[in-house]
Amino acid sequence: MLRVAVPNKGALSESASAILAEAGYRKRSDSKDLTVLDNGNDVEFFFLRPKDIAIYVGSGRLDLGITGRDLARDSGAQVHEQLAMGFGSSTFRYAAPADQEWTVADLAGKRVATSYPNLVRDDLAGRGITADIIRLDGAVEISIQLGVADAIADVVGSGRTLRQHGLAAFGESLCDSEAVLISRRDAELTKAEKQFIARVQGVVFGQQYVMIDYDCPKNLLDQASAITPGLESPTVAPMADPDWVAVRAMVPRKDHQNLMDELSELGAKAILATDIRSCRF
Ligand SMILES: Nc1ncnc2c1ncn2[C@@H]1O[C@H](COP(=O)(O)OP(=O)(O)OP(=O)(O)O)[C@@H](O)[C@H]1O
Ligand SMILES: O=P(O)(O)OC[C@H]1O[C@H](OP(=O)(O)OP(=O)(O)O)[C@H](O)[C@@H]1O
Ligand SMILES: [Mg+2]
Repeated sequence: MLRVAVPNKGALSESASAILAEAGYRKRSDSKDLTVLDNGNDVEFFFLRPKDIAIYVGSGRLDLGITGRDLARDSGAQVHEQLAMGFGSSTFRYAAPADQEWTVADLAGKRVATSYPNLVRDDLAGRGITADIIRLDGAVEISIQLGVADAIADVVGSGRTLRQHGLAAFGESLCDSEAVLISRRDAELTKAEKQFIARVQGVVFGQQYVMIDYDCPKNLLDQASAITPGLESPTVAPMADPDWVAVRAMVPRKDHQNLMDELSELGAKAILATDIRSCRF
């Protein structure tokens, strides 16, 4: 039976569970459950702290897991990223009080609070900077005003938490993160693991595209196909009126409203966009 780790709470938990449900796997009935046995798919899910997931997968105790790229990197576990899942994106930044200009070099000899000590240690070591790393479990943005640190290194989503505490990010991102599906590094994937990854990938890719259908005057088909080239090429079907064709193509979700405007301006009619729930390429 395949053993898969899923975040039990926090920023990644809800979307991870929603994707697995869409991929046809059994949901947990209670948010306190730590395991779910999905006999129909021969998978057991383990609901764990996102920070711990790479450790379980890297040690080979669990086969696959969903966690944040930043958490996986900080853990130092021997894991390989099989799939970027398109949610939970964040950057990992140094920050300090906004009333002063900081550069990364200014961190030398300072106290830097973080919940990701290995990520920070590696980054500073790579720059030849020695600083005192203060390891905290969370709410790191408050540590400067409480006097335990001079600067911080933390996850930035919207940037709201930094602003609320009068902090400004500086230096480049140490890690551009999102939720990732991981396996053990250097382990060859089993058939069951490959199938699980393909199913999850089918949902993730499906969410990144929409299907566009429209009616197109035959003489405009080349121009319309250039707007919606599809993955291979658009599907073109005859219509009862010999001067028109029905066209169908997948387009990136983020572009689809613009593309619909372009098709409309060109002269296409009955332009429809529909969600893709799952796919295999
Ligand atoms: N806006 C955000 N705020 C916090 N984490 C985010 C955000 N967006 C994405 N993430 C990602 O979520 C993951 C952190 O998850 P979570 O906050 O659940 O863990 P944690 O902070 O270790 O746990 P806890 O908050 O329960 O102590 C990281 O990969 C982080 O990059
Ligand atoms: O840029 P923002 O959108 O404001 O989000 C970033 C904040 O969210 C996370 O905290 P979380 O809620 O996980 O609490 P924690 O600090 O206790 O981990 C992260 O550690 C930052 O504090
Ligand atoms: Mg957190």
